[in-house]
Amino acid sequence: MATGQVHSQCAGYTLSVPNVQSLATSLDKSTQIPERYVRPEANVDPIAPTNQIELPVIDLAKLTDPEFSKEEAAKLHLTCQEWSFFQLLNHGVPEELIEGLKADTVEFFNKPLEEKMVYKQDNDGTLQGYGQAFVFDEEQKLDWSDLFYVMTRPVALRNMKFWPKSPSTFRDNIDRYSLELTKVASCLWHYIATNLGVAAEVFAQLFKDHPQGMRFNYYPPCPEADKVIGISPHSDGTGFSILLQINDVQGLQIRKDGEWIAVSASPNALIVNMGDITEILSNGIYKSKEHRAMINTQNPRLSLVAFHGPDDSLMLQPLPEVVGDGKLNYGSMRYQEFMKAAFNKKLEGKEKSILEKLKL
Ligand SMILES: O=C(O)CCC(=O)C(=O)O
Ligand SMILES: [Fe+2]
Repeated sequence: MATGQVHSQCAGYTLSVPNVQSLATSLDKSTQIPERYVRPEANVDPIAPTNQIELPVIDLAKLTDPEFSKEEAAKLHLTCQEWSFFQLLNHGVPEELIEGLKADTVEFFNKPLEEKMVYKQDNDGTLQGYGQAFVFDEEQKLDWSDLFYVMTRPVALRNMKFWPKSPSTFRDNIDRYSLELTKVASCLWHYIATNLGVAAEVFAQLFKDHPQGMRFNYYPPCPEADKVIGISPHSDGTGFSILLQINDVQGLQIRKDGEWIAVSASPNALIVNMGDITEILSNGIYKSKEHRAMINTQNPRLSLVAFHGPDDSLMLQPLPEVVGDGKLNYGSMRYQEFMKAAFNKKLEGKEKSILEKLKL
């Protein structure tokens, strides 16, 4: 299923379920975890040591340096084709800002439950606030995580009632980070467009105003970590997503050539992954890879994912410049409809993801 909604109109509703951080705290080593969190598939394919890898590196400073740009852009193209995930180094986001945001995020999740619940999701259809995502029916298996989601751009769409007042620097750091990521995103779109043989202005126009939402994920440790899943397998319904590992505990896995691989990145790297929208626009040259987050027995893991999407009104379809005289691999659909369908998938009991359905 696709996640990663960035716009107010892409309604998604979720049933309220227990807070996982509190649940984890209440468990001791001898108590069994509730049945709804037990996922038989979690440990079907244990990750072999050979399937633990450091993600390929793209260096943004090289990408923008005339001396190295061509070579690094070629590497970006190959990495997007083969991996769809990479770690971005020398991204230009100030270290002091990243450290501040990390500290604020940890402090926020460490607050007592009542304080976090001031910002709880209120099912206004935007999925903003503190809670758990994408629970559509009482039988559904649950992820071992809590989240906090806010829309950050365009600025006019922010709903400040969901923005925590404490820690005192949190709002400002989210705002600054949001702006910094628009610079990173503009730069990446430029090279992605060029690599696909599309004028940079086309992508700049598709992603203008940088619709952006931020999802803070909190994965508590679990005494039976091999029975639970932090975030179920999904692809992101975005142009691309930019992930920051808040506390350097690894847990991200991606499915490559049918096999799950545990991936890691260096501490202040940004992990970028291509989303469903880029897969469609690129006519499948860049795939939106399935990924999931796993849990360990010892440490909480925290991550922050910034979803970068297009405007709601965009008609999603492969770009003519990419398709040329070749075969069209995807049908067309308005982005807003695409996201609605992605969110309603479980409700309607559809088997295939909406991205699969669009494939011709
Ligand atoms: O926390 C992670 O490593 C993955 C999070 C993710 O995939 C998401 O929030 O869409
Ligand atoms: Fe994701």
